Amino acid sequence: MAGSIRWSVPRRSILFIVGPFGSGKNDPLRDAADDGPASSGTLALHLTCINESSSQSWQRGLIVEDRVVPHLKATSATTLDMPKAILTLNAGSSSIKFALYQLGGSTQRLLSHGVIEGIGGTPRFIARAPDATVLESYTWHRQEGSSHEELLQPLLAWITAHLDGESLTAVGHRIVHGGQSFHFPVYIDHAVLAALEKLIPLAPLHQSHNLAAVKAMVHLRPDLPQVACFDTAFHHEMPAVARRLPLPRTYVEAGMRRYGFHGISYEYLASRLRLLAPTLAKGRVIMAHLGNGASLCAMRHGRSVDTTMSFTALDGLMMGTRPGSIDAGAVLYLQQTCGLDAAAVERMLYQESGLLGVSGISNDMRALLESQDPRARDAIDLFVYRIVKEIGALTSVLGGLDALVFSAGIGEHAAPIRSEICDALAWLGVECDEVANDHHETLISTSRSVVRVLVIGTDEEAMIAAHTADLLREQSSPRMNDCLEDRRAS
Ligand SMILES: Nc1ncnc2c1ncn2[C@@H]1O[C@H](COP(=O)(O)OP(=O)(O)O)[C@@H](O)[C@H]1O
Ligand SMILES: CC(=O)OP(=O)(O)O
Ligand SMILES: [Mg+2]
Repeated sequence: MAGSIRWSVPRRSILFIVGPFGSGKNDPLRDAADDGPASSGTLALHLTCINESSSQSWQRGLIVEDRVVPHLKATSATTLDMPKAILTLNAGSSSIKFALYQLGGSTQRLLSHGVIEGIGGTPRFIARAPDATVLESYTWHRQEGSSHEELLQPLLAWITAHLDGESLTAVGHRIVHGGQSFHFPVYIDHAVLAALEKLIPLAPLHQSHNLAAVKAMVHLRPDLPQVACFDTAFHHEMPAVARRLPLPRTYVEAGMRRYGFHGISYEYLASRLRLLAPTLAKGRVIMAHLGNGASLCAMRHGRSVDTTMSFTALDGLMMGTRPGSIDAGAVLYLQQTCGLDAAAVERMLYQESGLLGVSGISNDMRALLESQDPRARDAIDLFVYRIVKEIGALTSVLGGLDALVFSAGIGEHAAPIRSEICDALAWLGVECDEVANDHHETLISTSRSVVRVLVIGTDEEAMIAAHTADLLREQSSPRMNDCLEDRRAS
């Protein structure tokens, strides 16, 4: 056999290796024994070399069995005591973020994290240690259209090779839309997957990719329980008036309501604020998750009382490629007068608007901040304006403001954007400490500021791992192969 071959045998399944005499059927077993013993998982195996015509190769099989089985039995015994690890996946349209955690008694310890970006173009893989040192990075050859499954396979191989004695025990996913039914993390089985697939039109930029990662993992590791954690869940208990859309009742009753997103991030930020400033955390707080997708969440006692995203992740703030709130009449005009069909409108609203559309340059705030092009300035001005306007609205909802928290890519790293937002909120008593802001300190407001302004790094992966671990501890996982078997049956 030439070149490098990656293969995996799903638990409780039988792999037949067939091929002519001398083709190397025994080599993988010898390799497993000599060079590449399993670094995780339980490998228990009964070797039977079936070859009726050649006693020579039968004997060769026995030799392999003699050598391999004792080795594997030793591995098998030790894996029972192996520490367990959880993989988290946050699969977006062009990237898959992952993190690996060791599961402790009541906590999780980060082992490594990273991202595959550029999916659909030239995918790049980077894995880092907890201190952000690069462990591995490589770029695939241009593979237009590489699927999540094709890219998850090498990711899984890397993870398996880098598990330091831990055995992978579950996968936790960020699922953007949980719809009306899912308010808590759940194990994913066939019924859950089918229900989540129905929500794809409500989050076309995210849901299908989230679920592609689930399906890829079902295929690659049907033995692993998979857990769905929902972006919408944190907002589930918003007051009814904040949830309602002013549409005819029949549509509202059919599930058309404001859901809100970035909830995994907000839940994490609320927990961090409770640790950093417990009294403030009970007060009137606006969290600003400013990433490629962007939203605000108004919180009281650490709970969501309103948020800028709505039925879909198109509402609210201007974003990297999405316009945020837009007159519904403009959408009708695009279709009825400009002649765009639904797919073209969807593409425009999800992928061609926002910072990218206004600037005509980029959806990356870094590029816009560096650019001298006046269109970049237009985009930044509008981005800031819409945030300030929505903060005003949510401050009214809260009846005042005690703290403003910046987070996500732009919120954590773009000091000039934070500064401009704070300046525009001077009427609320916000005063930014420019030095602290430039240094990205946690508290960036002056001691005179009526509103405390903080920068808190979000960590959706930590939240997903915590929920996955909680579920593993609280409920035994469903039969691992349910999802796959249901699919085969259907
Ligand atoms: N140093 C930086 N300065 C300004 N903006 C930054 C910086 N680093 C990241 N960003 C912005 O953060 C955005 C991505 O944020 P992120 O939270 O990672 O988004 P997502 O998770 O939605 O992909 C990028 O598009 C970029 O505009
Ligand atoms: C919901 C959403 O917009 O997510 P993201 O910021 O990851 O695009
Ligand atoms: Mg994000």
